[in-house]
Amino acid sequence: MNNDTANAHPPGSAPAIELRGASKTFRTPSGALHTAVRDLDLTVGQGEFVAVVGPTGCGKSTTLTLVSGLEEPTEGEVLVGGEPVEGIRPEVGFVFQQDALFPWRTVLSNVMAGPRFRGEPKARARERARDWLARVGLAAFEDRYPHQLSGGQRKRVALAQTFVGDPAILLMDEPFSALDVQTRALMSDELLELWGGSRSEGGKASVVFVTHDLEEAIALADRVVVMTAGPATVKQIFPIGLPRPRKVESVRLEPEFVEIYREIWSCLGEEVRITRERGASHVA
Ligand SMILES: Nc1ncnc2c1ncn2[C@@H]1O[C@H](COP(=O)(O)OP(=O)(O)OP(=O)(O)O)[C@@H](O)[C@H]1O
Repeated sequence: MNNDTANAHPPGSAPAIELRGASKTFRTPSGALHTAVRDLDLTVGQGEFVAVVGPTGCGKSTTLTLVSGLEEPTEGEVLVGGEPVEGIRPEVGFVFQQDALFPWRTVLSNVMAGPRFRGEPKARARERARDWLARVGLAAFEDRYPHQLSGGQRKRVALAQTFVGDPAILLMDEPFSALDVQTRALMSDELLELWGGSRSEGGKASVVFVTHDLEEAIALADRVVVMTAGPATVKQIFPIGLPRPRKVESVRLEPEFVEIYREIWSCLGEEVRITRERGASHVA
């Protein structure tokens, strides 16, 4: 692709994220080449919530690292807001399976750390951190240390820590997979609520959410992207027409949910089978 296509959008109207023919090949410790992502095309609109599912090891996390700027594509282009990604950008927030809380800092200090690092005055950073802690229901926990929190509470701190940075783009890699089923459902609902009012000037962050849980993907997303067995490329994209606001526990009982689940599962199941036959040790 050339630069003419990259600049095809009028100012301010570019999609939040575009991957165009993106491939990523790693050199493994033995010196062999391993292609994790191949010829991947994906566009995420402004304020859109996209969930990505695919067999284990197919290249979902690698796709996120390309968007984050942590890795460069070997071929193709990755654009954020219409501009090629060159390194980590301040408007991109991350939430991973493992949270990144500083164990020696209190909850409040953890949430303030990002804004302080970006040069925000202490009083303002504290005020905004407190606001986000209140939104995640942890106002009474600001003096606690991370080891004094439950898994769900730690995850809430991680969400506050991310949203306080006012991310235009939110990359989430199996953020709730270590939680029990009930906490997970609760966190999904909270995420949808936070996402709804996530930007300081109004509007919503654009989200790419990687998960092994198809129910979670459908309950959360505007579109579910099914990846092929590795190397990852987009196999099929399913729009999710379920009305918002959604509550994950009730939305999954809707007939429309069950129908789309079946459809996506059969698409995904084929890729999982291919991965299994190749000898993967566990599957999505
Ligand atoms: N830095 C690296 N060097 C070499 N190979 C890598 C590197 N990072 C990832 N890979 C390989 O690329 C492939 C895709 O990995 P990736 O983590 O993107 O998959 P995934 O779909 O997120 O997996 P899972 O669902 O199990 O989390 C895997 O085979 C992995 O071993």
